[in-house]
Amino acid sequence: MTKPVISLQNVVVTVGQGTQILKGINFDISPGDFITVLGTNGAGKSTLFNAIAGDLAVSEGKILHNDKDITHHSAVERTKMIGRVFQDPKMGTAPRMSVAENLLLSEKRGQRRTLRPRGLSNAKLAEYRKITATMGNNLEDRLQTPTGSLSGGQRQALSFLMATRVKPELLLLDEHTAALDPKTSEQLMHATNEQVTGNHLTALMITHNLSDALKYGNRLIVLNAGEIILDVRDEEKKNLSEDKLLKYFAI
Ligand SMILES: Nc1ncnc2c1ncn2[C@@H]1O[C@H](COP(=O)(O)OP(=O)(O)OP(=O)(O)O)[C@@H](O)[C@H]1O
Repeated sequence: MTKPVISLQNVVVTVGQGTQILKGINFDISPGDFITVLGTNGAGKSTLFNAIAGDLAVSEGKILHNDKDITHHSAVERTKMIGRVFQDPKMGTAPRMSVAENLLLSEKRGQRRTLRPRGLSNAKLAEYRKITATMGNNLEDRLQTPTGSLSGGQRQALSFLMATRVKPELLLLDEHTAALDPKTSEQLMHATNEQVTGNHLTALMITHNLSDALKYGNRLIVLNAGEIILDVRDEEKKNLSEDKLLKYFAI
């Protein structure tokens, strides 16, 4: 069996007066896994991402990265290996900087971020035109536009490109299409799938869209009240249906 990229061993996250919001999670993420993450509101999905990313301290258990214990590594240390896209289009990009400047900045993930405008050579701009064109929403025509004046869909597409510009060892997609209209959401989902599968990325994607959760990825998990209550992959995942999945929401 391939070694996991990330391994959660009995991970407990406690808040306030001892309320457990993750209750002893055991979860191995294998290289190349594209895992869709489902669960009711408050089930602990974002908390799981926060624990992996180091944004929330783990009260019990361990998190290993390639067998190395990173439980107490800071979020900043973990940015070297983790790319993350949030639901809010405003979260991932610097609004006053242009699309091209944001992309240039994203190439320095995990390093000190100083931006030299000279870094934006014609060759770089041509490269950015090419990669933005893969998102299918005319982002390639807005390279010099301040990010703050892009549409939500263009801004999310840019956040996605920034999170994957330096290949992350783990990509965390936290409902990254949820704030978009149905057509734009579908377009970004399609582009996401192309990039994740085409570049063999290892990714976790939180979604409330059952159809997307079934359609995309090789593995699916359901969280309920801080526990993983379903974890299926490959054939078993293909045999699931929305009806079967809904039963896990009635628990
Ligand atoms: N820092 C915190 N302090 C206190 N409670 C928290 C904290 N973070 C999360 N919680 C609580 O933990 C529970 C799980 O929250 P979480 O955001 O992980 O759920 P979720 O599954 O992502 O939900 P949603 O689908 O609504 O985004 C919720 O009851 C939430 O209020």
